[in-house]
Amino acid sequence: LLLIQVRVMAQDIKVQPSPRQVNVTGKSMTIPVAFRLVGEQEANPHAIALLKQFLGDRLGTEGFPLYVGEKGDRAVRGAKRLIPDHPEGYYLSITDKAIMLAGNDERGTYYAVRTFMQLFHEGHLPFVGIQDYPDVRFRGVVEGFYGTPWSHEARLRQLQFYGENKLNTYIYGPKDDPFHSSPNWRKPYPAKEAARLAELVKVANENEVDFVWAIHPGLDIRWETSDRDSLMAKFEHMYDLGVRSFAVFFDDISGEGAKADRQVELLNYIDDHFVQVKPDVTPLIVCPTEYNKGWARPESGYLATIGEKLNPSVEVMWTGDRVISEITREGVEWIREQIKRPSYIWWNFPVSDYVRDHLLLGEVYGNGKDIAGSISGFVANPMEWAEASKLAIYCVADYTWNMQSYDRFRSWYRAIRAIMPENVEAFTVFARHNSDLGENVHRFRREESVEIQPVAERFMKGYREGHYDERDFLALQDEFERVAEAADLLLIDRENEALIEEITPWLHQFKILGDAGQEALAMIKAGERGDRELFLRKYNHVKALRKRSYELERQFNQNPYQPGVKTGTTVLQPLVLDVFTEATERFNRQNGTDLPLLADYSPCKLTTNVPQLEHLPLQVYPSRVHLTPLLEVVKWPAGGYLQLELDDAYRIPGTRLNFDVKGDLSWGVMEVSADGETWQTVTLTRDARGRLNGKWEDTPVKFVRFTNTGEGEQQVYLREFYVVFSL
Ligand SMILES: CCCCCN1[C@H](CO)[C@@H](O)[C@@H](O)[C@@H]1CC(=O)NC
Repeated sequence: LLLIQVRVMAQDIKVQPSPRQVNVTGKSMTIPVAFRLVGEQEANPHAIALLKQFLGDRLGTEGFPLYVGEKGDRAVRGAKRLIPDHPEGYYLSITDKAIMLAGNDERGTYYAVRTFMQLFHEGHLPFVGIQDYPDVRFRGVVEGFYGTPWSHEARLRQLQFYGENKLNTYIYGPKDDPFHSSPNWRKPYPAKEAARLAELVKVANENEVDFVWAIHPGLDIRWETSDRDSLMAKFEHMYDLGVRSFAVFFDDISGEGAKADRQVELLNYIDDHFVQVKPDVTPLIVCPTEYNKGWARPESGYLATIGEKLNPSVEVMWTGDRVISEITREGVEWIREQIKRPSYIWWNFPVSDYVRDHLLLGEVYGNGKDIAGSISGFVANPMEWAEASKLAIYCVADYTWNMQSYDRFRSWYRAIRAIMPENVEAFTVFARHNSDLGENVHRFRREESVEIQPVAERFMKGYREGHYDERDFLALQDEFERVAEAADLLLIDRENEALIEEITPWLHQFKILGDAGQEALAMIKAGERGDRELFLRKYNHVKALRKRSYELERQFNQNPYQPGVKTGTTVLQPLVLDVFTEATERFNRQNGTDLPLLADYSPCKLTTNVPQLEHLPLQVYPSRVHLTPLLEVVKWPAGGYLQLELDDAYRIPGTRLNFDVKGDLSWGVMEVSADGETWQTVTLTRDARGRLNGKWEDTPVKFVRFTNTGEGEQQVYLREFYVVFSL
């Protein structure tokens, strides 16, 4: 006799993503010691396998009845009317008589099992009826970023994660895989890579995920049958590896490959002769060349051609109003008109291949909750950091399954708990201050440090005016302590070592930020007490921390685009510098000292008397220091100079400037010096692209300057000015 204890319990049905319709009774039962499985022969084998794995030897031929199957299967005959008539929908019921997991289709049954697994709560199962189905047909991730492709192990973990969170699509399209893109898209994968892809397909199937293999032929495709045959042969090769879902990406290309009618002809051919003739291949997906509204040219007729001539069964991807943008109802309705079908969203978040020194761990927000009717798919393009991307991916799973119930903060918080259950608080602090992108070419920004931002702003204003609120001071001190604590707790965390390995450089930077913040605040107190010795200790400590921070930037995450490691760049980092500068200026005034203010350690200092260049940010790379190019015309007065002072004398190989002026620069002179006293003129030679390169014999250089030695003002474009200070 199975002892079933019925209890009334608080209804904390924690199911992710949030189910559409949940009828709770308030009652529950202790978990039966044995379950009698009914329907094994007909039900989705992956659903059965998952149940067996989860229930282990409690699942057998005796015990509490557990009915599993798809609509029409004998085992779930009684639920026929209750199963939602939607792809991947399911009906789940738990009563004191039986449990039923009934899918509208095979995947629905699998999702019913996933939900069932989440209902086990502290040894009890709630009596509940759930009818559920997803808002968006295709939901998941497109590995489509520039940079180091994800590892095989990372991909396997991703597929497992998608199964757990009801995501059904993974599109394989790493830009830097030479067999996905040029030059080897025509060639089959070598045996080792082929075997790995076959394994990914197998694990994807087990997790009810469509493994979509994408090809990116546009950089060098020729519109001839030979290349068409090469592409078909490659798709056959991938089909033999088990791939049943295919995509063709025509993004980020120009020239021949970008022609709409040629693309459409090829895509329709693939659809007619491959996708439609194979018994088990999902709809073809294309990423168009004009893939966002900002790039769409009505006069090109590109989208019109897609809309009118591309087979209706082909899915068309879209990133929104811009390359990186929030997806709005208005935006998806506009594109739907153009392509004559719902768009398949390629959402460029949390991709960070244009801000590689930043981690994007913030909430998923800004997309409409009313767009489901106009889209067929929604896949997120992630960071090269696979584990760190899970935060956003989890929230996308929540959002695309049930948009109306999506809550950006609750979802984000549950994502943190799902990913770092043993260090929720520390990871929340870390993620809270690593979410904005900083200035970037796409002008896409995200909120960061939202809670502490008003405190920081109010405190700095008060401090500058000479009266700050002690409670604000203490709140900031507490936040910086939490930052330092979080960094140390996460650095020794072992629950997700792959994640910690990815974010370790940022954790070191975060620790420095936490320490520097506390010490900068301590400078204020020491200054107020007139304790010179203590002030100088704190001052020197902050400067040391800033130098360590800079060295860390030159050591980790070195890439040719945005090398280095940025953290807390929107609120906390600027606050540390502001406090340091203000406290030091006060100390200098009170004590007649001239302690340098420059806490933001940098290997290079810019001095100039050209007004437009005074606050020009320097871009420091491992071996070069760049001036940020200016878009507007620079008025360079007679006698105007621009000087870069390096932190040490280097045997620098050279310098380059490009003022975009056609004639020679007879009005100006480039000079270098090791000590700022004796200067040596540099001859500038113009290269093929009109840039002026300075070379000199091998002497150590600490200063480089350019001066307008002519009579009058010159007008130039500052396209490029950099100093190479080590090879
Ligand atoms: C010149 C703009 C390139 C835009 C590239 N976007 C992403 C953001 O950086 C990058 O990951 C790349 O894969 C992707 C292309 C894209 O958005 N395709 C629909």
